[in-house]
Amino acid sequence: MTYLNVDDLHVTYRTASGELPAVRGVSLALEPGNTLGVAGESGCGKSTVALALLRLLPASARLEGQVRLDGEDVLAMRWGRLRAVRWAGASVVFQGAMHALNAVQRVGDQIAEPILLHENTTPAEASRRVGALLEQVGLPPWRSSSYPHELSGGQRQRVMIAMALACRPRLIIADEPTTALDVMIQAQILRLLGQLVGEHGISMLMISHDLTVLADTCDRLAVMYAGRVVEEGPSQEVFGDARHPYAAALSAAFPRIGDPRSRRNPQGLPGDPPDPAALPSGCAFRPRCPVAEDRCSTVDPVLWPAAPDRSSACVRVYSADAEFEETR
Ligand SMILES: Nc1ncnc2c1ncn2[C@@H]1O[C@H](COP(=O)(O)OP(=O)(O)OP(=O)(O)O)[C@@H](O)[C@H]1O
Repeated sequence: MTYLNVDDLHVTYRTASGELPAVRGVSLALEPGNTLGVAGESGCGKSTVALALLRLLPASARLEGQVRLDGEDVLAMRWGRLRAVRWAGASVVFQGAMHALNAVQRVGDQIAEPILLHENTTPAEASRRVGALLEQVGLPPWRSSSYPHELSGGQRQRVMIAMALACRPRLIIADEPTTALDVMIQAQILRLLGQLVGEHGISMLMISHDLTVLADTCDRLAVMYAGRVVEEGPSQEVFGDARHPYAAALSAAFPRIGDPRSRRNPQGLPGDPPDPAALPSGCAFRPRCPVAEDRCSTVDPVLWPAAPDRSSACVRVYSADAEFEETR
C-alpha cells in the first residue's frame, strides 16, 4: 500500500497584500521504502509541500486537498493523533542544523526528547537509544554531551538525522538536508541518508533545488514550477530526458560529469519564476518557455501521461496523445 498519498493539495498564505497561492493542486505518491525527490527553483512551493505533510505550516496557511499517511488523512486529524504521527509516522530533517537545534541544550538531550515524549520509556533507556542512534549516523556516543557549537556543520546535520530517526519513523521528509554543507560532507550525508533508508525500509521525500543531488539519491523525481508539479517519473529518466521544457531547462543547468547525454547550459534559464500572487494567464511557465505556442496563453496544462510511468504538464504532451485529443 502507498505510504504517502498527496491528492490535489492546495496551500494559500494570507498575507498583508492578499492571498498567495503557494501550492496549486499537487498530487504525489510514495511507496514504502522508496525515495521521492522534489526539485524546483526557490519559491516554487517545495518547502510548503514538505511542511504541509505534517501540518507544520504557520497559521496564515490555508490547506485544502488530502494528505494520507498510511491511509489516514493528516489534514483531518485531531491534534492528539497528529502529535503521535509526528516523529513516529513521519519526521523532518530541516535545512541549516545550527538554527534547527537548540544552542543551549546538549545534543543527546535533544535527541532523547522525542523518545521520552512519544514512548513510554525510562530516561536510562532513552539515553541508551541516543547512543545507538549516534552510532547509526556515524558519531561516537560520547558526542551526546556536546553542545551544537562544539560540532562541525556535517556533525550537526548527523545529529539532526539521528533526531529524525529517534522514534523509528516510516517516512523521513528531508528539506534541503545538505544545502549549507561543503561538497565532500554533502556527499557523506546523502550517502548516510540513502543507506539508512535502504537498511530500515524507510520512505524518504527529499526536497532540493539541486537536481543532481536528487537524481543520485531518489528513485523518482517530481519537478515543481509555480506551485505545481510539472514533471514526474523515474529519476534518471526525468533528469536525462525531461519532457516539460522547464524540467528540461533545469536538468540542463546541472551537467553530469562523464555522462554523454549531459548538456551544458551556461546561460541557465533566463528570467525569474512568476509572483504566485500574479500568475500569467494559461501556462505559468509560458513567459520563459523557449517553445511556447499561442495556445499556451489560454491552456493551463495539468499533469498528463507522457510515457509509461511518467507524466508532464505541457500542451505538447497533450497533442502527442490522441486519446487526450478525443476527450476534449
Ligand atoms: N509564511 C509565509 N507567508 C507568506 N508567504 C509565504 C510563507 N512561506 C512561504 N511563502 C511564499 O510561498 C511561496 C513558496 O515558498 P516555499 O518556501 O514553499 O518555496 P521553496 O520552493 O521551498 O523555496 P526555497 O527553496 O527558497 O525555500 C513563495 O512565494 C514564498 O514567498
